[in-house]
Amino acid sequence: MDFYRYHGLGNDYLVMDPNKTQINLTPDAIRAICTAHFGEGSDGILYGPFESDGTLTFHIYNPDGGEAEKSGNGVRIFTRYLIDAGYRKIGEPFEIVTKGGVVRCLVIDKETHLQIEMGTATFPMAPAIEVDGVTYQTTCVSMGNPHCVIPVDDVTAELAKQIGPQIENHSLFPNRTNMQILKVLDRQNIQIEIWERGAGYTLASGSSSCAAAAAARKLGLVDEQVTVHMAGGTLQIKIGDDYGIEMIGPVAAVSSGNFAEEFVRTFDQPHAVGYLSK
Ligand SMILES: N[C@@H](CCC[C@H](N)C(=O)O)C(=O)O
Repeated sequence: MDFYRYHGLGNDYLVMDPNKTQINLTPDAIRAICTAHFGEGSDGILYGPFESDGTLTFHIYNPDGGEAEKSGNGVRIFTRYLIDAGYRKIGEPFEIVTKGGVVRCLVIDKETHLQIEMGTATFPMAPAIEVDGVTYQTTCVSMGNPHCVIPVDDVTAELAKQIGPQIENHSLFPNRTNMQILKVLDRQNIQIEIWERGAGYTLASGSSSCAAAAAARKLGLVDEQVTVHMAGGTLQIKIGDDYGIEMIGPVAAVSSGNFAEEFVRTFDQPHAVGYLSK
């Protein structure tokens, strides 16, 4: 098979395994594949596994053709693929090296309970940022990939879509950023809407959940265990005293398939079919 489709709470990825497909994943090819209507459509591509000297790694590609350092749903989905494809076993912990650091994975139930130690959250800055005449107080968080968390009174998809592109591309973030608008519901529950770097509005994001929970903890607004409510569903996040973050959530398998030869031929003609990031 050329691809295996999974989603984590509506954040959907295609897993492509270099041991099973020979497609050259150029940025144009990634944009073509991820573009809805013209291609398969997805929130990104997970390309791997690559294993040497006991190190297991994979690539996380955004729909705009760029590569992300880390992804929470991406790690859970890739972990599920490793189980499904027989590379790893349920109940046996293992490590994956991402460009954003090492993550530790344990599958208790491959559909409902994938447990990931996501690394330590750090807080590089907390600038006030003006968008459309409104000044937002932010807490920036690195989970290995960059996040900008913004507490607001009303968490809506409309607001995320309105300010997300401007925050993503703000001059404070030369490498661009993911953005979350955040409402603390109580000390164990937060609600977020997400604008992802290189992907746009998504229904859920694992690293965004970790970043938002870490920011809320840093602000003294939540306890150690937090349920993150998103448009696509909920994730359980544990924030240690040292801001080491653990995430527990589900993964659903959807389909697998092969790309048509005529579609693969269009990867060299990016202007032929309007490959735009959504
Ligand atoms: N959906 C992911 C995040 C994917 C990477 C992100 N767009 C980035 O560029 O950092 C998640 O679940 O964490």
